[in-house]
This record gives sequence, C-alpha cells and structure tokens, in this order.
Amino acid sequence: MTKSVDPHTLVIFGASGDLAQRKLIPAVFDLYRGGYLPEKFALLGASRTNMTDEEFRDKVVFNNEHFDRKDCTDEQVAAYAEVLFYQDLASYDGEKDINNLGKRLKKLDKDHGVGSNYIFYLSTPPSLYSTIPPALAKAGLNQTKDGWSRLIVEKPFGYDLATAKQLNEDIQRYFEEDTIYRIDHYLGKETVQNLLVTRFANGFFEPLWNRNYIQSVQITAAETVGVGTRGGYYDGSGALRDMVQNHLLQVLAHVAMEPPIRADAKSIRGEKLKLFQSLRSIKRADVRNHVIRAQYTEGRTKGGDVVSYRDAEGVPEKSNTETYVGMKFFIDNWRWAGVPFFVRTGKCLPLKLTEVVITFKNPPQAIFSEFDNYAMSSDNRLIIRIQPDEGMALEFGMKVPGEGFRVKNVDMDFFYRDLTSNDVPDAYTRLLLDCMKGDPTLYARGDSVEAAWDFVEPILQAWKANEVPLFSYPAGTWGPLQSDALWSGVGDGWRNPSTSLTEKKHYTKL
Ligand SMILES: NC(=O)C1=CN([C@@H]2O[C@H](COP(=O)(O)OP(=O)(O)OC[C@H]3O[C@@H](n4cnc5c(N)ncnc54)[C@H](OP(=O)(O)O)[C@@H]3O)[C@@H](O)[C@H]2O)C=CC1
Ligand SMILES: O=C1O[C@H](COP(=O)(O)O)[C@@H](O)[C@H](O)[C@H]1O
Repeated sequence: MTKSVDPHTLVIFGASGDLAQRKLIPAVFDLYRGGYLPEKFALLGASRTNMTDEEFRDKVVFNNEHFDRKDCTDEQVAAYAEVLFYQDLASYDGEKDINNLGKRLKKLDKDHGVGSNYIFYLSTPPSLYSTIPPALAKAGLNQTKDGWSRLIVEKPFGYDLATAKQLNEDIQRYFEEDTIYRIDHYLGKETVQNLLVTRFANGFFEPLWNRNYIQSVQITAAETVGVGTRGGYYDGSGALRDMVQNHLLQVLAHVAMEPPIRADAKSIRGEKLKLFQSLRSIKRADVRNHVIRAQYTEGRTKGGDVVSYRDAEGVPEKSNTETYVGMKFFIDNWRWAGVPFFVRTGKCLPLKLTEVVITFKNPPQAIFSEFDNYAMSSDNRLIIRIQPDEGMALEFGMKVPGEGFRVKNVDMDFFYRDLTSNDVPDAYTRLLLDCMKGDPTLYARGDSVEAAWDFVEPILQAWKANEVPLFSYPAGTWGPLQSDALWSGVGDGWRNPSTSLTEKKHYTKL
C-alpha cells in the first residue's frame, strides 16, 4: 500500500543555485502535475541572493530553460508557481536569519494552511551541511511540537571516512537518523531499483546468483562528457569520490546483497550495510594491483574535440586528480567467496552508459569444442543496462542449423521501454516523493555511508601518498590499457559495448 503525503513545506537552502534550478524545482513540478503533492503544500526557496517571491518564480519557473512544459498548460505552470515562495538570508546559519525563516514558515501556515511539517533540503556548498542543522535546532525547527521535520542532504557526504563520520555526528546531534535523507540519485533510477525486482521477484535467478555459477561481475559507468566547467569542484573530488564511493557501491549493493526479509527501509538498508561490511579491504600495498587511476588527455569524443583534463577550466596545471578508475575486489561472504568484482567509471569515454554484466561459469565440459565456430566458452552473460537503452540481455549459445554441432552465441533481450508507455520519472522526482512520504528506503543510511568510505579509504591514502602511478588515456577511448590487466587470469574482460544493448559485443580479451 502506498503512503499518502501530509501537508508540508519544502524548504530548499541554496535555492538560487544550479541544482535547484536544473533538478529540484522541475522535479517538484512533476509531482505537482502528477497529482502527488498534497492540497496544502508550499515550496520555500532560501538563499542569500535578494529576490521577491515573484522574482524567484520568474527565475526558477517562467524563465527556467530546464523546466519541462511538455504536455502541460500555461495555467498548470502558473498554478504551480503560486505555491513557490522565497526567503532571502544574510547567512545560512545566522540566528536572526533562521528565526526569520521560522516566522515565514508560520506565516505560510497561517495564510495557506500548510501546517508545521517541514522538509529542509540542503542544496548548498557542503561546507554548510554541518552548520545549518544546529541553526535549525536553535530555532526549534528540527522537531516541531505538532508536526515532523526531515532533512535532505545532498552529495558529497564527506570527503573521506573521517569527514563523513564527523558529518554524521554533526547532523545526528539534531536530527534522528530516520529523519535524515542522504541523497544518492542513482538510487532514484528505476533501473537500479529494478535490480532488486529482477533478483527477488523471480525464482530462477536466485539459485544461480552465487559463487557456484558466477565467474565474475562487472559494473561500468561511462560518461562521454569531460569536466566541462565543473573543474573547480571535480578537481577536489575525482572519480573515486564522485562516482565509486557512492553511486557505484550502491549499484553493487543491489547486485550483491542478500535477500532482505521485506521490501522496507530497515530490511533493505540493513542488508546493504552487511554487504559493505563484507567488502574485502584492499591493503594499501595492494592498491597498485587492484585499482587503476588515470586522467584523460586531449582527444575526440562524440561531442567533438576535447582538451586534456589539465587544460580544462578550473583545473590546476599539475593536477593529479583521476578522471578514470578501474578496480577489482572481492566480497568475503558465503555467496561471493572467490568471485572477482570489477568496477570502472570514467569521463571522456566513448559512450554514456551504465551497466552491470554478470558472467556465468562455463559448462564443466566443452563437448562441442571440436566443431568450427564454437562459441567462446565464457559466453553466458546477463547484461543489465541501467542507462541509456534501459533493459537486459541474456547471452547464451544455440546450435547453428545444419551439420554437426556448431554453437553460436545469441541474445534474448528485454527493453524497459516495452514495460510501460509512461515516461520513466526522473530520479529526483521519485526521491523527493519518497521523502515527502517519510520513506527512506532509497536514501543512504549513515552507517552504510561510513562503511563505503571505509572501503575506499586505503585507496585514497595510497593515492595521496603517490604510492601508485597515475596513468593517462586519450579522451574518447575506453581508458588506460593498464586497466585491462586487472582481468589477468579471470577469463573475461571489460565489456566495451556499442550504444545498443544487443549490437555486437566487444570484450578486451587478455
Ligand atoms: N548541480 C548539480 O548538478 C549537483 C549538485 N550537487 C550538490 O548540491 C549542492 C548544490 O549544488 P549547486 O546548486 O550546483 O551549487 P551552487 O554552487 O549553484 O550553490 C548553490 C547555492 O549556494 C549558495 N552558495 C554558493 N557558494 C556559497 C558559499 N561559498 N557560501 C554560502 N553560500 C554559497 C549560492 O546561493 P546564494 O549566494 O544566493 O546564497 C548558490 O546559489 C552542492 O553541494 C553540490 O555538491 C549534487 C549533485 C549534482
Ligand atoms: O553525481 C554525479 O553523477 C553524474 C552522473 O550521473 P548520471 O545520472 O548522468 O549517470 C556525474 O556526471 C557527476 O560528475 C557526478 O557528480
């Protein structure tokens, strides 16, 4: 049964910024026109830029190029704008400012009957994630007498293990864990959620989903874009922090966790924590053999010519920040003992795609191998395409009609678009709705975030101390050749696919 949404006010700190304009305000509009918002609802933008309510509405609705008006009337857009308000602040944590915000919330209740339930969305620079919650608490807005208060925290959640722990501590002092919503937009992707349905709503995957039948698992998140104008932010982060510690470990958890006893927040998040705790820590001395880091040099991608990372806007000339990570690791539990997991992500690769590839073990005896064109022996794969071209393909060998027993690999595929004619909701739309309903299932829990940081910590330390080389790769290629060597002795290789899920596959065979 789906929960309903109480009347409430959504407060967006940093409302004058890029994220609010590009993602948040349009996502709330999707909820509005989909009929998901309660009748009594207000969105209050808050930031230091001086704006009236009308100016805010002009900026984020009427003059917002990211606002999708497809299939909606001007009346709908205008009616949505009416529930948007704006409060300017001299600072985000000043007592006077937050008290004024509190007064404004009371006035919104008085004028529009929205009650005293609040969602506070931290869409500011991360340096403010620790300072806004105590300011809210001082004004009594973290726990209201006759309502609820929830806090959404944007990424990045910490910079390393120590800062993530500190941030948890800073926030949990003022908000109960079950009211803290750490956003990871990959969890809002339908196809990431579908990993759970694929595994746990079907009987036939589960018996095969373990070390007895699976030879390796690989997860790729490839991007064609470089850092663009985000060099200033990205250079302080790098691919490991930006993509692996959060998004890709969350995808991994959906692929590898044990079946939860129920599809609720406690059960699912509990299993994820266990999975993160089972990741075999990569010792600092082993980092060079398990993790490849690299940076793109100039080249050509789908978007045209690309300057090298070090020449990108906002990037220091001698930057050692990685734009590519490829890694191999193990999960120490009964299900996965001995199965290698491979994860890679990179900017300026040939394609934009995220996918999971499960490679199954060979049959115990290759009785058809004497016939010509016998399929490669490791050709049983399940390819789960997270984006784009969302869907799945199962590869297996079939007999070619005619004499003898010639085996050819074929695909059986499913495309997510065949499931429904409805547009797949944007990740932010789904995640915001869940928070409004008070359901944190698709948000990261504090202990899991720390466990994920714990796993990447030795890698960060080895890199910081320059104990391992930083390789390079030309923009528009599948990353450094050294990354292929991670597969040595495993038998498969990185799948470097074409855009279509079912087009001819490419593996970097060793
Ligand atoms: N943009 C994106 O696509 C994504 C962003 N995020 C995260 O979301 C958060 C917001 O991102 P985004 O909107 O891009 O960021 P912005 O840089 O656009 O900042 C948001 C707002 O914060 C205020 N601000 C900026 N710098 C400072 C400062 N030094 N001190 C105080 N206030 C400041 C500004 O408002 P004002 O000056 O009016 O107060 C600004 O409009 C960030 O933490 C980012 O990491 C996460 C995923 C994607
Ligand atoms: O969080 C981030 O994700 C995007 C990639 O997200 P996707 O939904 O387009 O796959 C990445 O480009 C960005 O660097 C990172 O901060």
